[in-house]
Amino acid sequence: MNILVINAGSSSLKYQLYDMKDESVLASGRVERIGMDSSIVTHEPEGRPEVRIVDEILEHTSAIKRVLDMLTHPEHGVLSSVQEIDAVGHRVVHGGEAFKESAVVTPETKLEIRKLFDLAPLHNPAHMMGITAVEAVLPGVTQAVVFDTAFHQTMPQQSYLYPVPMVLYKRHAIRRYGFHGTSHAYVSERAAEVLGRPLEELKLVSCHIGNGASATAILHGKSFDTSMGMTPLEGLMMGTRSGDLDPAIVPYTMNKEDLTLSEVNSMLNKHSGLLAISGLSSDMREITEAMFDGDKNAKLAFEMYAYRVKKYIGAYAAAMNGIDVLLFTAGVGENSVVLREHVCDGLTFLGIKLDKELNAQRSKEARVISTPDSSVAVMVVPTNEELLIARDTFKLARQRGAEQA
Ligand SMILES: Nc1ncnc2c1ncn2[C@@H]1O[C@H](COP(=O)(O)OP(=O)(O)O)[C@@H](O)[C@H]1O
Ligand SMILES: CC(=O)OP(=O)(O)O
Ligand SMILES: [Mg+2]
Repeated sequence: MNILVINAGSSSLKYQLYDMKDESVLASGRVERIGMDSSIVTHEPEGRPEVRIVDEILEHTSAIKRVLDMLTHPEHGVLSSVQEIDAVGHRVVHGGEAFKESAVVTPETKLEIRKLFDLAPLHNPAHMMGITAVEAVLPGVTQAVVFDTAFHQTMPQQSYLYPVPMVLYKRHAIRRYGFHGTSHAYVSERAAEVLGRPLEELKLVSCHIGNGASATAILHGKSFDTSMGMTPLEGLMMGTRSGDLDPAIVPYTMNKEDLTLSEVNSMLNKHSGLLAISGLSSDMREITEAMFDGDKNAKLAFEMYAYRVKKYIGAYAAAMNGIDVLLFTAGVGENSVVLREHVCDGLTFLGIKLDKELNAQRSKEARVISTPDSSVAVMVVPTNEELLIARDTFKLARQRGAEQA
């Protein structure tokens, strides 16, 4: 069975095509700058050179059409026809309380995802565009949705409730949901595998640090607490998102700067974080380069970012009465040697001792980067949200096939 996995963002769409016989990737790629003057399609058929095309792609349906053209292209393709795609799996960031696990796309599923647009404004509308684009281009194909929030549905009430009037939870489901769950689930399982220890016996702190960033306390294999909240804005400092701040800043700023609700929302989601403090970029690579070139604001942005990760590690170690494994994953977590060094510096009181040489080694494999006498295993575990999405989609498509047979 061939499964196409799609992670649709507002201006980009990433894809991976899996052959579930052996979970091999047949092709992967991305369409970037959708709706802008020159969109870029990058397509990589496994084992063959990458193909890059610059073209005008105005919306998601055209982007999906482009992906299917690439997958069936006489020269760069890996399929002889789109009929060979058996099911499509989508990443959906917000599943609210409606979705505790992955689901097949139906009119009801779509309605629920739509209801959550306000709660994940950078993500859910884009995912829905991906789903409807696939419906238009591959009518009748089984589609599944895999939610970032699902893994965190095990959190106890003390973790997920906010200390505000209960009526807000009852009426509007205002609570912590948490995100990047597919990633936190994947990397915690991989870490236990690599360590050769049962996940159920471990206390892990997983730091998914990419464009969005979140830390999760994983106790006995289940999410116990996580830094993102009702929306993906809370918690760690991010590329363009503020993370934690005093909620009083919101009405105060609206008043002083004469901002509307949507303006203050946009300020916190799109114009804060690394970008705001550095005044330079939301991209950690550029921040790090500028810092090494002596840029003071970039240095401050970097230090604030690392410091906030460190604080969450301490908080979650306290929450679980200990920590056995500290995990780094996603774009920054997997690649930034200097960020990991900064975060781990000064955590010896928790038993965290980083091996600087192991930390500096470049590898795509899950690995331990702490010293042999560190009581906490510090690890880098490359995430693979797409593989988990493919597995869930495969399971749901098979169930659906069996029901229809
Ligand atoms: N070598 C590196 N050093 C520092 N940061 C890096 C490196 N490689 C990638 N990144 C950062 O990773 C972030 C993107 O992470 P990623 O997990 O790919 O994000 P997303 O999936 O949310 O788009 C960017 O800030 C990018 O600068
Ligand atoms: C939930 C979230 O922040 O996702 P991303 O890191 O892909 O922006
Ligand atoms: Mg991501």
